[in-house]
Amino acid sequence: MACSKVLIPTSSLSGVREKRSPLQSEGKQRKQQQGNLYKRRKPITAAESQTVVIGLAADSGCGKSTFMRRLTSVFGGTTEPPKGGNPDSNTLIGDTTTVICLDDYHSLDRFGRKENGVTALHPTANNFDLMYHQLKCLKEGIAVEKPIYNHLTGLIDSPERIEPPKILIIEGLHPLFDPRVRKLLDFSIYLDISDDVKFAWKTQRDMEERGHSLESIKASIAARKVDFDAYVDPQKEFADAVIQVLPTQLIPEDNGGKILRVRMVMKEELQYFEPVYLFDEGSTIEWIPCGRKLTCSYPGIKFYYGPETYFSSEVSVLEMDGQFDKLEELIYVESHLSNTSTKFYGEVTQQMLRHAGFPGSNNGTGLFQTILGLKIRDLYNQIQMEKSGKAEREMSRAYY
Ligand SMILES: Nc1ncnc2c1ncn2[C@@H]1O[C@H](COP(=O)(O)OP(=O)(O)OP(=O)(O)O)[C@@H](O)[C@H]1O
Ligand SMILES: O=C(CO)[C@H](O)[C@H](O)COP(=O)(O)O
Repeated sequence: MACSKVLIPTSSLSGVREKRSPLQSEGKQRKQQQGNLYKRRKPITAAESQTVVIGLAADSGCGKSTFMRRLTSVFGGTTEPPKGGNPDSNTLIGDTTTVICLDDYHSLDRFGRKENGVTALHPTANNFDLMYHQLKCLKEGIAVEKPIYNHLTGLIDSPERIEPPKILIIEGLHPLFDPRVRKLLDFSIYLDISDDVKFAWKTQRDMEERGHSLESIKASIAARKVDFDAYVDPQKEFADAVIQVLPTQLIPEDNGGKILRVRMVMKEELQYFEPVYLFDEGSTIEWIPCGRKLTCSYPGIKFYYGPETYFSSEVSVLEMDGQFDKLEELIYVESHLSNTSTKFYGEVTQQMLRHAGFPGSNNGTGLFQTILGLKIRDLYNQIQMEKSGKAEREMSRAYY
């Protein structure tokens, strides 16, 4: 398992302050400056160059790609498959982010799985040792040669080179399955889509876009269910944030998957993440914002916020049931939310309007995905600030 070492140019250390005694003579100062310059050329250590790693877990067809588009757009620019590489690559590269799909760590290809009678969700169909080793390399600033699972052919293609990015996002079925991989994550998200909604999304996509029959979609969901319950669903316990997507409670007995009740479960006491709150932190609040400032048609919109326990963790939950009629009026809701990690007033609304055409833009799925994108940007900035403070301290120790 070869990795090639990547050295981070020392120019990234610009801004290091130099301490100088007022009693030093000019000659001494010059000598010391030359010495400092020499020291500054030393490559920074692996710990300082560490990539921030984010995990996004969900079953197939549960909105990971849509979430990725919202998340990566927070960092600006576009993301594209590696230039000149395999056209069937699952990787997306931007200036700040690289998204890799954990399907690339399938150890059994489509034919191998059929022969062995296992689904792609089963651990025996995945190479967790390689996943761990390569993610560890990337986190430490070392490039890797990652395999590619080709969804068109069902085969494992020859590997592609992945350079360590500033932010690495690993998305797929199992980012939280292996405890060694979990430890490498700086933040993790689980998309928990209820069976009814998953069925509605999957049938819409697979029938309209892929020409599958209703029967074959039902059979595929049923065939995966046992392994989903055993190996994918339990990961939500370990996630720092969970987005739960449920049928609405505003219309009794509705399970059509059109109007959604979406809950964002946010762990308390994380080092770089402060949960978003509505009105008053720690209180329990129900809010119907419909009226003069927010247009709502039937069945309306209802928010809930409050503390809860999720598995054995203390969490805050923000919930939205219903959908927006006029997306620009979201600013009214945004102005009642705090800790959203925006850089300016109205940034959540701006982001939502920018991607108004993405699925879920008129409901809590889009809203909470957007907020988590902004929170991840903030987490990244906090980690950078801490690292540059540490590097500065190490530098000044090296001078004296
Ligand atoms: N928030 C949403 N609201 C409504 N539909 C959605 C939402 N998110 C995703 N969908 C629909 O679900 C389908 C799957 O979405 P997406 O491709 O983002 O999922 P995925 O997890 O990346 O799937 P896969 O792993 O199979 O590639 C799409 O057809 C999309 O329109
Ligand atoms: O659960 C999945 C994650 O995307 C896929 O079904 C799995 O990767 C196998 O892919 P394919 O069905 O193309 O062989």
